[in-house]
Amino acid sequence: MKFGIEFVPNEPVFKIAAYTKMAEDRGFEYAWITDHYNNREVYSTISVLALSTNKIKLGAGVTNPYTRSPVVTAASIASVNEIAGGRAILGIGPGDKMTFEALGLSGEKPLSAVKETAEAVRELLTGKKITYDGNTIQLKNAKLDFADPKKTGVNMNLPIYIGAQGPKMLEMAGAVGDGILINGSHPDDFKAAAIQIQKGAAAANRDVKDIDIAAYTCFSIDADAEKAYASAKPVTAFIIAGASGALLERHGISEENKTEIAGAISKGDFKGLNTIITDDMADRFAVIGDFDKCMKKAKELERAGVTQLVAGSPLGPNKEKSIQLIGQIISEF
Ligand SMILES: C[C@H](OP(=O)(O)OC[C@@H](O)[C@@H](O)[C@@H](O)Cn1c2nc(=O)[nH]c(=O)c-2cc2ccc(O)cc21)C(=O)N[C@@H](CCC(=O)N[C@@H](CCC(=O)O)C(=O)O)C(=O)O
Repeated sequence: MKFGIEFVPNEPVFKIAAYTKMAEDRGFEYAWITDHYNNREVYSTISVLALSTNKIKLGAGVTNPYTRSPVVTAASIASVNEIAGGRAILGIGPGDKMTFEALGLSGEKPLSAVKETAEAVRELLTGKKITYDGNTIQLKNAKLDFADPKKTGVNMNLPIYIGAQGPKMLEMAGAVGDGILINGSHPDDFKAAAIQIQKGAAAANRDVKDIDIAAYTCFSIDADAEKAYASAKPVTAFIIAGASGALLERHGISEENKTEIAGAISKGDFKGLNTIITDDMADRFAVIGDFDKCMKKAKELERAGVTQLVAGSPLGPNKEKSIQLIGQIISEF
């Protein structure tokens, strides 16, 4: 199993670059930068990371089909890929519906929009003139002049990963994605996802073994397990509050639990959340604990079919210490 790490660009980019270099030096193979309109811009951030590292792969994790046109997305990831010497990856998902309201975006037809953007970008990255006539995208003789590998010497046929959680999105991802970034931290989530992914891959005549199944986890590690739980629980609260009924049912969390947690969030009662959310609840939506506990969970996820574990926010009470501890897990995995 490979290891990745997620950074939210809500901190100065040079700080994220230092963390990413630390992660590269400790054996992480992927760094994923989230894309929300209210944080620093994802491609600018990845460009700086590209200049500060040598081998770690750098992904938009994940952008969406609504805040940029597919041609701008293709030009952005291709530009970053040239700077990174061919280490860029495009991750694309339907986007966070909550944030779209502020932008007056409807986020409609998410399945079609994500699938068509992935297909159109893949064609644009050939550097050829392309026409694409889809449900949500129309392009006519569009061409990325610089994407021709003969001009840049960089292979622009970069991997495209799909950020997915819902059953139809997972099925589509199985048909279209080189990898799938699944917001989940429990083996049961990946056993359920595998059924949808397999369905989509089979329909597209693909072998699931060729798809990188990435667990995009809420991760919190510290030598003091209690501190790790305290750091993770507020993040798991947001996950539970936004989770679908089917997901909560799979993890034995009632609608009452969800309402109580959402209530505590809206009151800003993060102290109360520490008791409302039990350790077992948190374990359902995050990889949490000391070295041994996190190593054990990582092995369980690998057995459930995960091929890349992405350590996501908060990483733990102290980011640098967490990167070192996960680096130890990587070296002993
Ligand atoms: C749209 C939604 O898909 P989903 O996979 O559950 O999306 C939830 C999240 O994955 C989505 O919000 C992501 O963008 C969240 N996300 C991020 N979102 C961000 O905005 N920024 C990020 O940086 C980010 C990172 C990220 C990393 C991993 C990951 O897994 C998700 C991440 C959904 O409801 N899907 C359903 C229904 C799909 C649907 O609407 N179908 C309609 C429409 C059909 C059509 O599209 O034409 C129909 O069938 O009629 C399903 O998959 O079954």
